[in-house]
Amino acid sequence: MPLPTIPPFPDNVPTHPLRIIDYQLIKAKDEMEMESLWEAAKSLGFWYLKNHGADDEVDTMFDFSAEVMALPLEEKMEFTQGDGGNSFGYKYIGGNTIEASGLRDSNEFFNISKDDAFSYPIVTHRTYPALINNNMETVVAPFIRKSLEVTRDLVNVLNDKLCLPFNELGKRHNLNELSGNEARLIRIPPNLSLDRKALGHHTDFGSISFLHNRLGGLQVLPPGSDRWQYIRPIPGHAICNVGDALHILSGGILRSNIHRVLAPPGAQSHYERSSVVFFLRPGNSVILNALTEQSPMIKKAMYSADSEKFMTNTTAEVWQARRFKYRRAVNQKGPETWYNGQGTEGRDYT
Ligand SMILES: O=C(O)CCC(=O)C(=O)O
Ligand SMILES: [Fe+2]
Repeated sequence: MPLPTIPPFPDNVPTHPLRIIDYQLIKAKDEMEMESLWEAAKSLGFWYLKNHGADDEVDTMFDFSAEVMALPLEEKMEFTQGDGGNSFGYKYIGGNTIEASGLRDSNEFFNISKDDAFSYPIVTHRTYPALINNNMETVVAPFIRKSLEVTRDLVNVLNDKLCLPFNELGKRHNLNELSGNEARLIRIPPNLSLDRKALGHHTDFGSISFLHNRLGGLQVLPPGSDRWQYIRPIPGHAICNVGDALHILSGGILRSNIHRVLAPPGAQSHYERSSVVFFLRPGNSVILNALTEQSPMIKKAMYSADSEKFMTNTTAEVWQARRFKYRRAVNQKGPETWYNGQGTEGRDYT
């Protein structure tokens, strides 16, 4: 389907530049490119990824997302995530809180588990609407397969840069183990007020996020700054970022940076905003502790770190369930519920 003509991202809003990493060079083990990825992952924890080879799968997912979101609300509501900390399924608008005050989000999303996509028609975690089932093998699984290839290659580079033994991070992302790996389709309705936080500030739960944006709205709060800055969408460039799991496993060397999504800026605000993401997350049983015994570099980083923060003694599964559960609006009893759902942000923001 041809892309709708959308107004350009405005030039008069604060943006944050990102390094551009060329995936083909990463695959070719180009030293300079691997070094650039390493720098990006340590400094802001966000970078653009070009030549990722997933354009066709991503375009198909955008078309598919429009169809999924157009399903009647009653049908989507039959497949909600529930309130117990499960990630897979539908989140309705206002389903989550975005601040300690209890303010609600303004986006809807559908999370589709990699395990369910790959085992289809066998149900591993949960069921989905017929429209998703009918596209599981032709649309969802191919996108997830490509995304896994890309994100796992990035993880392997970071593994070596962290002086970890061969495949130490790779084995924590074993595809034969059940995990929180998922594709997410997000929709933000048009004409939200421009300062409206559609998706509240957060760090991602897992290892690497592989995000595809067409409209603006994503913002990062750069380290040491109190000024939110937009990430400008660039056609064909994915936005990748490090999540909590890699931040913890690396003893804080890799950065899981806080980000949020506002209504698209400028004339783009009149358009519905869709995004497509794949979240690479560790296997469910992986303990989120810094890998101090496996890497002298991580051990050294821990001397100066608040080491308790990097020894959670919690599995990836429990970490993720906690974060989801305490963001659910129906579970909010007060500001403490919000704080119980915090990740590795370190400080609070509004
Ligand atoms: O839609 C976006 O641009 C970002 C979404 C995001 O941060 C998330 O789903 O974790
Ligand atoms: Fe995110």
